[in-house]
Amino acid sequence: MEEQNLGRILVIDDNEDVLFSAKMLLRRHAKEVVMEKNPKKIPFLLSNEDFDLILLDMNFSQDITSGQEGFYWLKEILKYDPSAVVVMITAFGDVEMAVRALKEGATDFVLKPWQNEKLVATLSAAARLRNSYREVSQLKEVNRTLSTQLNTGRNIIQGESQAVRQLFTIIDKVARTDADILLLGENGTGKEVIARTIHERSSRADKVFVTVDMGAITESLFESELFGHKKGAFTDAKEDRVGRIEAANGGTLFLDEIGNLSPAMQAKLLTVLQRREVIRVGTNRPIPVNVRLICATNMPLKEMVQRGEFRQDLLYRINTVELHLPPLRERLEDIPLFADHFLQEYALKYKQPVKRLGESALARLRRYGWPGNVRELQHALERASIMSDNRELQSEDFFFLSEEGPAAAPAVTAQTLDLDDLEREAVQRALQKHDGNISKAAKELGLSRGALYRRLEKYEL
Ligand SMILES: Nc1ncnc2c1ncn2[C@@H]1O[C@H](COP(=O)(O)OP(=O)(O)OP(=O)(O)O)[C@@H](O)[C@H]1O
Repeated sequence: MEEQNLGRILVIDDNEDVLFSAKMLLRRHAKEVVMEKNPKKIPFLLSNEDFDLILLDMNFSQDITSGQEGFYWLKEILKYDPSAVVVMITAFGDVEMAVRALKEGATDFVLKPWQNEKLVATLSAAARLRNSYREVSQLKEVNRTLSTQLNTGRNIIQGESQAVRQLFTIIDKVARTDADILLLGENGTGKEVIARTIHERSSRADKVFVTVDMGAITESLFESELFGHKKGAFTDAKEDRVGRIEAANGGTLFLDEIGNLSPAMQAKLLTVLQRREVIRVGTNRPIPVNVRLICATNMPLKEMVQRGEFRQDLLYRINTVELHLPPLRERLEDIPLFADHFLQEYALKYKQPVKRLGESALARLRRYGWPGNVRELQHALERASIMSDNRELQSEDFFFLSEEGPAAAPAVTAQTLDLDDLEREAVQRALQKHDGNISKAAKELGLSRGALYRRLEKYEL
């Protein structure tokens, strides 16, 4: 340990000679050394100053051998600061007493008379421990702050429709339990928003919420992403890495697009969920994890089980509580609420006065089928906010690729009202319009890139 690295040290001993020699030795290694003969001053000293290390005598003169007074003050110090690093000084080499002090929370002990080098080495080790305590508590603090920042600021619209009122009654009931939840619903119905809301309403709210998009994880990276790895476990493993499941420890783990897992990935995930422990790639030490699991998918998992595409045991493991998010077309009465919310958001974003929906616009939005659900509504409102110069948005401020209402493009509406056909048509037209650019087409459709890819696969486009 370099000079001065021991920080601020408090030495408590009723023997002046001991205090003196401690001071002579330690001042070369510490920022400051505070000496105190009278242990009764400990509460006062601790409440006024912050010490990195405390060197505490075990045997004060009234009570030479039993160490009782030393134990008493050790407890008082730890009551005051449970992470205090206390090194006991004992004159009698009484190992039993020293061991008891360690059990009661002392970090180490030294025998009197001490060897200077040994005392400095003991204190250096104790100081390192103190630093790692501090780091851990700082990291916890940062983690708490980041989690609350990440978890707030996303206002959720509950809605007043019958379809969601029931949903939120159940959410309120289950959020506080640790029950695993499966969210089912089409793209853009708000599964991630609901997962975050459940986390925020749970006892884990001040802990982390970790999302993993299973649709975006390749087979080869699955284990390393989810379970972590040890440096050197494979060519690209340049350093130790904590997996997402371990990172979610204490908090909520949100596994999105769970229906996209291959059979091999399903088997690995099931093992982890059953054992509630992960083994980092390249190690064989299981690490226990305590997570609340929320999974989501837009795929029909039960049918997939019947077709042998999804493991039944995995489905049972994740669906303790199953919540169905209604598509927007089944909660059209919530459109004005969503519209107010998003229009306010876009007024802020684009620094404009808040726009509102005129009657013709509202009627049109209510007639539309919303294959992209709330996400599509959000994008439609954003587009209209940007394009229109009027405070009141009208029907013609909205343009839908797959509209089945009167304002629809004739190619689509004249022929079909089947949602799959409409969707296929919309996807084709968006791709044409953007010359096959997936990102732009996805944005236009109000879909994520992953969701658009899945549709391209579904419709074999
Ligand atoms: N109840 C809601 N309140 C406010 N915003 C919402 C609500 N539901 C959805 N949204 C908005 O709609 C968009 C899509 O929501 P989200 O990503 O949660 O849907 P999802 O069902 O997880 O979609 P996907 O299946 O495509 O991943 C987000 O931008 C979100 O902010």
